[in-house]
Amino acid sequence: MLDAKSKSFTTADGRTIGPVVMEMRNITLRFGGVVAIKDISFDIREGEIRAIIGPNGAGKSSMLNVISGFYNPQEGEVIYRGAKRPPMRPYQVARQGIARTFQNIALFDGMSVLDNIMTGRLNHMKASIFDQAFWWGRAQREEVENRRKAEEVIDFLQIQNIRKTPVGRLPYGLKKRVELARALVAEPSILLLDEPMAGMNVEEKEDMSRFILDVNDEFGTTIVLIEHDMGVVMDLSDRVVVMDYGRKIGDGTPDEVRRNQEVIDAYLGVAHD
Ligand SMILES: Nc1ncnc2c1ncn2[C@@H]1O[C@H](COP(=O)(O)OP(=O)(O)OP(=O)(O)O)[C@@H](O)[C@H]1O
Repeated sequence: MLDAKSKSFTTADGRTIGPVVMEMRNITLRFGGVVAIKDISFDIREGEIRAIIGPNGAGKSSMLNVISGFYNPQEGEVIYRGAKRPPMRPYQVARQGIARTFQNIALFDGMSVLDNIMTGRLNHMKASIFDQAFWWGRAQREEVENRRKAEEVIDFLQIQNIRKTPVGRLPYGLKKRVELARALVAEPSILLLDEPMAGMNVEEKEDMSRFILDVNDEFGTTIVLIEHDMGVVMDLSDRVVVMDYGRKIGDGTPDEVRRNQEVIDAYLGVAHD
């Protein structure tokens, strides 16, 4: 399935996957004596749904945190749109069009759904504090545009009826959807999802799967996700990276990964939560 880096190709189910947009080259990340990621390389293509799977402690979240700029690896390079990315702070990475959700929901419980979603527009706000204080020109136009985008995402994710509700009062599945909305209003080109279905019941998982596919389809957003539910991963993803003890032990289409003996031994064949 792998093609030349700059080429697009069509998958068996008729989806078009674009050129490589991000490359992780020989990434090593250590926390003191713990090697969370050992010399891992893989790429992410424009418009694909790319999963990172592996048992607990394999290094998946660490890898997502390298992509989002939360951790800068001791070794290796992140190549983004053809250029080596220098060490960056997460907000700088966010400005490059990379948004994320978190394993443990990170929303403001006391604030309404709408206000939480609006915080995702911070990267789009350019008006000065002075402009904002007096509601002048630029600030006014920005506010209108930010509201328009927030309402569009609210409609898209079908959460109109809870837009005024404080997030703290929502059931878990809906909170996860609000978190997705907050990431989406940033209009990311790459969306990082850290266990988007964790703690959800079957129905909530089905809803979330559908929304992830719709986001990818409707906005062309490239999606990188970590997920423990193998059924979900295999159904959703175009390609899967498999990690174990910080190493990469598999990389390919869901079918290729399913047939990989090392993956079967390390992950698929053992019980996990
Ligand atoms: N901030 C940190 N400080 C020290 N060690 C860390 C830190 N973050 C992760 N680690 C260690 O790095 C290794 C990989 O952890 P990581 O959370 O990336 O794995 P994971 O595959 O996401 O696990 P899980 O599925 O349980 O979330 C583990 O041994 C973990 O204890």
